[in-house]
Amino acid sequence: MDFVKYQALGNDYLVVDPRLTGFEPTPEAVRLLCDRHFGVGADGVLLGPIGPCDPGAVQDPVRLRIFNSDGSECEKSGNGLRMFALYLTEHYRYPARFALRTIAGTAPVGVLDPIAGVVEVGMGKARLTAVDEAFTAGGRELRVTRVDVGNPHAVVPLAEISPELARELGPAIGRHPSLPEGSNVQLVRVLGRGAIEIEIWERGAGYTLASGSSGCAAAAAVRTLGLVGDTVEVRMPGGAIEIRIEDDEITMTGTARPVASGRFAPAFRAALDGC
Ligand SMILES: N[C@H](CCC[C@H](N)C(=O)O)C(=O)O
Repeated sequence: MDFVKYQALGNDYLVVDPRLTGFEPTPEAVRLLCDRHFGVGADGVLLGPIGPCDPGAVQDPVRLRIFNSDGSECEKSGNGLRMFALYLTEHYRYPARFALRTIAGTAPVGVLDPIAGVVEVGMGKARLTAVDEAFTAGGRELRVTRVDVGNPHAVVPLAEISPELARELGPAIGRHPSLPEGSNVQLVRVLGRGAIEIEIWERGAGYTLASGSSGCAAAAAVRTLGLVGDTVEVRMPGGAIEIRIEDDEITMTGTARPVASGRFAPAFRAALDGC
């Protein structure tokens, strides 16, 4: 087995396990793997477990690396953490509670229902780097709240949101020269004190149907703006996650599902190795 494909509310990742597949994650190889026409197809790659992985030592976080479909490496992915948690319970017999480690740090995970794929992740604290700041992008005057939840996000509350607007404003904000690291972008419509709807443009992957870290960032931003309470249902085109914020600590709960596992054809494997 060379890869397992998972999806979390329509945000899809390939788990590539270094213990099974000697895959070198060059940007070109990740791009080819994620290409929906010339490769397997995904929004990103979860490479792991890297290093120690022992279900008898759950106090040791299991390390993984996360790549976007454009080949860039990112610090964190909320959906990716849920998918990788399921991978460890399904393929390494991990128990319900353990911890994962990415560039952004350690995240406790809880597989609440392995059959339905319900996973809870401690996403840490949101760091607000700009609150309700005037921002001009795509020829529009916007109000943007920037949030770091381990990776960077720019949250834009609007009265009306749509996939088209996310595809238009996403790159204009996310690749703005004032944000040299780039940013994930969320357009947010507040539905009430306990629910928001978001459209997402991901740094390194473009428009996606769902994003866990985006949901956390959007909920934290509108909570700081006083528009929602501590528990928020975040509705995305691919489905909803629940965000709870207690003492500034964010907990995300949502589903993820395995889709398929497979082998690379020898010629495709050779192309990956040649990247
Ligand atoms: N799909 C991911 C977001 C990946 C973040 C990535 N696009 C970045 O460059 O930070 C999630 O569920 O959180």
